[in-house]
Amino acid sequence: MRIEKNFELLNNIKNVGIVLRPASPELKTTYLKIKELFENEKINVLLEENSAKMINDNGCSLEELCQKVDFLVSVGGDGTLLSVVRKSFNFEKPVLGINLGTLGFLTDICMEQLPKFIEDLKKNIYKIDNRMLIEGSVNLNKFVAFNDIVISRKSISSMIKIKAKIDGKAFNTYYGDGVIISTPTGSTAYNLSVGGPIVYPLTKAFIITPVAPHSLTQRPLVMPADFEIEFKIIDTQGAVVIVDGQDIYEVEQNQSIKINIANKKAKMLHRIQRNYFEVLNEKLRWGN
Ligand SMILES: NC(=O)c1ccc[n+]([C@@H]2O[C@H](COP(=O)([O-])OP(=O)(O)OC[C@H]3O[C@@H](n4cnc5c(N)ncnc54)[C@H](O)[C@@H]3O)[C@@H](O)[C@H]2O)c1
Ligand SMILES: Nc1ncnc2c1ncn2[C@@H]1O[C@H](COP(=O)(O)OP(=O)(O)OP(=O)(O)O)[C@@H](O)[C@H]1O
Repeated sequence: MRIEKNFELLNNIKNVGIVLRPASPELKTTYLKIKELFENEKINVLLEENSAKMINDNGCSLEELCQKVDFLVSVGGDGTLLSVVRKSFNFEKPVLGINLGTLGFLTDICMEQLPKFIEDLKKNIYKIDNRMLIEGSVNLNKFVAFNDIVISRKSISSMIKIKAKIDGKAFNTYYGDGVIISTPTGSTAYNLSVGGPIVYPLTKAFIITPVAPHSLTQRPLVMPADFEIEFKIIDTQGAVVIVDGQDIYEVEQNQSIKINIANKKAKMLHRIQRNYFEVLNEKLRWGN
């Protein structure tokens, strides 16, 4: 039997940082409940400044939060968790997702499970996953993605042509709506919707999946993550690059997007019982 390596533990947890889904002032009651549950266990709670403003409370910047806390808690759905990971990965603080979103595929627990989670946390019963991140650059812009980097046509009325190289060698020309370069974590997001493979989140690989290719031969590709991949826009209209569905960059004709594995990892804090295939089954009806 394969035993998942999980020897990473947080020492003497004293402070936790909370980030709430934006534009959701109704989360105030939930926040106060979370605060009470942690404080009952002598864990101090700090709130991120935008979340604090939203519910008329006191907060500190996410950077300050990351410096002071032992781990972060994202309260919302996948979008909120993606945003928290993307802003905090440099500090290597684990992130726990409490689901108050619609799908919450990346989140780990719901509010009802929080008391038991905290009880287990105090007994060192939890696990921390180190998930790969990808970094990309276009012109002077550098960005990091937890889910995916999507290179997409600018106008819905025309297709886009993109030449791809792996470690400096040409390997494909994509002609269609665009290309998704996904992490294993992102394999269940946009990549899944366009027929890409599901890749176990602790795998180190890129998934390169064409979006609506006008070809009978274009297929999703899984590549070891130590390659550097490069995409050059052939189209006169240029393209857009979308990072985790949250940041967008314009790319002109003949410009390139370079992508490689990031040095840092995203640390995800999970219940010890969390099983990826159960999540797939529960949230995406895998196997039904
Ligand atoms: N047609 C599509 O499926 C499509 C189109 C654009 C973007 N997206 C995805 O949306 C992501 C951003 O998510 P969001 O929640 O901020 O935007 P969003 O609110 O538009 O959500 C897209 C959906 O994808 C789910 N999702 C996000 N990441 C996931 C993951 N790793 N595994 C399984 N499901 C996941 C979300 O819960 C939501 O249901 C992007 O990274 C991209 O992958 C999907
Ligand atoms: N910090 C943020 N900055 C900008 N947009 C954000 C941020 N956090 C969340 N969003 C966006 O707000 C929207 C709703 O947030 P979220 O995804 O957390 O909830 P949801 O859509 O109900 O849940 P799910 O994505 O799990 O279905 C999403 O489109 C997400 O991308």
